[in-house]
Amino acid sequence: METHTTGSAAAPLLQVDGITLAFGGVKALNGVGFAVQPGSITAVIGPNGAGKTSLFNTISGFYRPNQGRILFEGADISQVHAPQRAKLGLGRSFQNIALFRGMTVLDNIKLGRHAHLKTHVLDALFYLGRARREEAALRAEIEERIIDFLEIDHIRHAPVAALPYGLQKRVEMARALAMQPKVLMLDEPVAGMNREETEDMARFILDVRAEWGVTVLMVEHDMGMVMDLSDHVVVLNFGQVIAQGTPAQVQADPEVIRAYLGSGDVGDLRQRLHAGLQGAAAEGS
Ligand SMILES: Nc1ncnc2c1ncn2[C@@H]1O[C@H](COP(=O)(O)OP(=O)(O)OP(=O)(O)O)[C@@H](O)[C@H]1O
Repeated sequence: METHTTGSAAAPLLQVDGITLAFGGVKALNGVGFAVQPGSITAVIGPNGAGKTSLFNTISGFYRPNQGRILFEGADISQVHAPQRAKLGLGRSFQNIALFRGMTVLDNIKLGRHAHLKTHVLDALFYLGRARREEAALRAEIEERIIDFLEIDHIRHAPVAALPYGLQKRVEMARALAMQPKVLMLDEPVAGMNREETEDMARFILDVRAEWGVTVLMVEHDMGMVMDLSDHVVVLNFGQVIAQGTPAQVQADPEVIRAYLGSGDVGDLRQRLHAGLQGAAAEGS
């Protein structure tokens, strides 16, 4: 798969700056910092319990950090609530699929748009007639583009609960895209998928960036996919960034190898890591 490089001179679209998050005495995140460049695919990896989900929840605004800031398009959004962050352009999927299982695929996608609906009373009063029809038409057009793009036309009227897991994950991505995010945050997009489903999802992630110009930030355990797709990889262990850089840089980093495989001879560990990074992730957890 082709790797896309981004200019290092561009201002970051998203910046995580010195984030510390504690649950009681446990520091889930400890001084975490990294930047997401516009147009990049950035992956956060790390053994189980490293802090990846806590980090995603902090960026989305579900958790308030004890220290540090989140900057989006240069503005400090640390005090902005989760729904407003979604409106600003931080769209996300969840590790455990968070769809309305009894509803159809299309209805789930339509709900993704609710972050953009006008809910203020005054807005609603003036939000009549032509403007309303135009927005409804525009929304329908976007939904159709997403359905077409993710190849889910044939299941648009199917209840989500009736779909195989891989397709449910695709519907979740569709719903996140319906929010027209600038950064699409994917929490373990290929977890539980078979090889074919994983390859499909990898292709969609690349196409989302290429065709929709969406920046991608993902948490993922599948190392093969992370290394194939990502421009920038951030490695967490025990709540701290232990390495970051290109896939080649982090794969060669002794700290990363130790985090995944435990202590031992780095040369030997590196060989094992290259032989089966994905198995190593499970082993290291
Ligand atoms: N709500 C919570 N309350 C208390 N401790 C928590 C909470 N959420 C996470 N933790 C702790 O914070 C640390 C980081 O957990 P987190 O779920 O962020 O890791 P992770 O890298 O996402 O793990 P996994 O790969 O298993 O999803 C762990 O020690 C975990 O036990």
